[in-house]
Amino acid sequence: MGSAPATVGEIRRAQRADGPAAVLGIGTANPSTCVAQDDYPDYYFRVTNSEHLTDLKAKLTRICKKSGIKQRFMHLNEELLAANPDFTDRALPSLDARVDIASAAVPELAASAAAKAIAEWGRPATEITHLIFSTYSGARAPSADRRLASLLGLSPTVSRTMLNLHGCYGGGRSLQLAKELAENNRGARVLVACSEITLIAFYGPEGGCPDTILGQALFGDGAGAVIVGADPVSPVERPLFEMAFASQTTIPETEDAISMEITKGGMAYHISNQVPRLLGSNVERCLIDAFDALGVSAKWNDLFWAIHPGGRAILDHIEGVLGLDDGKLAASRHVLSQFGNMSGTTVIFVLDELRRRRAAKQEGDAPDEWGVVMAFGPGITIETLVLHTPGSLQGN
Ligand SMILES: CC(C)(COP(=O)(O)OP(=O)(O)OC[C@H]1O[C@@H](n2cnc3c(N)ncnc32)[C@H](O)[C@@H]1OP(=O)(O)O)[C@@H](O)C(=O)NCCC(=O)NCCSC(=O)CC(=O)O
Repeated sequence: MGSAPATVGEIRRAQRADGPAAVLGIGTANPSTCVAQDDYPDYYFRVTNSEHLTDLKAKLTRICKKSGIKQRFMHLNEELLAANPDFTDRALPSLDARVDIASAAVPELAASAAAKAIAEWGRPATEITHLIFSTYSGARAPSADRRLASLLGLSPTVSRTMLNLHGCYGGGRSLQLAKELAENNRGARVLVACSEITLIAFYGPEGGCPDTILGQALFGDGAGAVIVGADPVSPVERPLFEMAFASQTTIPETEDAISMEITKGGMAYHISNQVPRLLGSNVERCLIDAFDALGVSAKWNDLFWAIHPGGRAILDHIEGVLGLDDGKLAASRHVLSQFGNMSGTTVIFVLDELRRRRAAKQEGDAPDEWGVVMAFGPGITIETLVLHTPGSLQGN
C-alpha cells in the first residue's frame, strides 16, 4: 500500500522554487577591434569610399561628439570589409554573406561571455537546465542557441528559447523570462545569452537617411551572459541580485518609432528623434506600477539603476524626469562611453558594472537595497525589472 496520491496542488508546489530568482553569475565579451569614437567618422567615410559626402561626414562628427561614447568594439574590420566590398552598398544583395559571418561569430562571442558567467556561478555547464538566447543577427535554423549549447557542452536536455529581433529590449526580456523559468521550475538554472554584432546593419552613408548616420554613431558589438536560478545552493552559489518583480509595457501609438527589418542588403532600421522624449514621459508610470505591485515605497534616489543606455539623450531625459542625482546613472553612462549601445546586450554590461561598483564600496557603506533594470526597444517596449540586494536589511 503506497501513501495517498499527491494532489495537483501539491505537485505544483513541489515543482516551484521557494525563493525568488537571483542572478548567480555575469560575464561579458567584446570582439578585439576597438575604434575610438573621435576617429570613427574618418574611418567610416574612408572604408565606405564616401569621403565626398562631406555634409554627412560633418553630421556624423557632430553626433559622435555628443554621443557620450568614447570607444566601441566591432567584429567587422577592414580585412573583412575588403573581402566583402558589397557590405558598403545597401542596394546590393549581401545578406547571405552577412548571415554566414554572423552565424559563426554571434554564438562564439556569446560563448566567451557565457564561460565567464559559468565560472563565476561555480557549477558545471552541464547543470544548466534552460538557455535563452537573444540576438538581432539571427536568420538561420538551427540558430545561435543550438550552436552555443554545443560550444559550451550543455546537456542535450537543455531547454532552449531563441529571441530574434527584439533589439534593445532583448536583454530585459531574456532576464524576465529567466526569472519566470527559475521560479516555476524547482532547481532550474537558466543561462541568458545576448550577443549582437553590428555587421548585419553596416553600410555606407546615404543622403536622406539620417538613421544610418545615427546608427553608425551609436551601436557597438558585445555579448553578455547571466546565470539565473532560485534557492541558491550555499556555499557554491552566491546571489548577486534577487529578481523581485518584472513587467513589460508598450507605449501606445509608437509602432513606427523604432523599427528593424531584414532586407537583401542587411538590416535596415529607423530610430525616431522622439525616442528620448517618449521614454522620458513613460518610464515613471512603469516604475510607480512596479513598486506599487511590490508594496514597496521607493524614492528614486534611494535605488540603484541599470537603465539601457540607448543614447546619451535617453539617459538625460530619464534622469531629468525622475529627478535623479548626479551619478545615479553612472553605470549606464560608463558602459555607453566604453562600449556604445550594444542593443539588448547592454543592460547586462550595466549590471556587471553595477556589481563591480557595489563591491568597490567602502566597508560599512551599505549598498542600496532596491534597484531597477529598464530596457527599451521596438514597440516601443519598456521592460522593467525590480532587483533586490541579497542580504540587505529589509526584505530578507
Ligand atoms: C544622437 C544624440 C547623441 C545627439 O545629441 P543631442 O540631441 O544632444 O544633439 P543635437 O540635438 O544637436 O543633435 C545632433 C544631431 O543628431 C541628430 N539626431 C538626433 N536624433 C536623431 C535620430 N533619432 N535620427 C537621426 N538623427 C538624429 C540631430 O538631427 C542633429 O543633427 P544635425 O547636427 O545635422 O542638426 C542624442 O540625441 C541621443 O542620444 N539620442 C538618442 C538616440 C536613440 O534614440 N537611441 C536609441 C537607439 S534604439 C535602441 O536603443 C533600441 C533598439 O535599437 O531596439
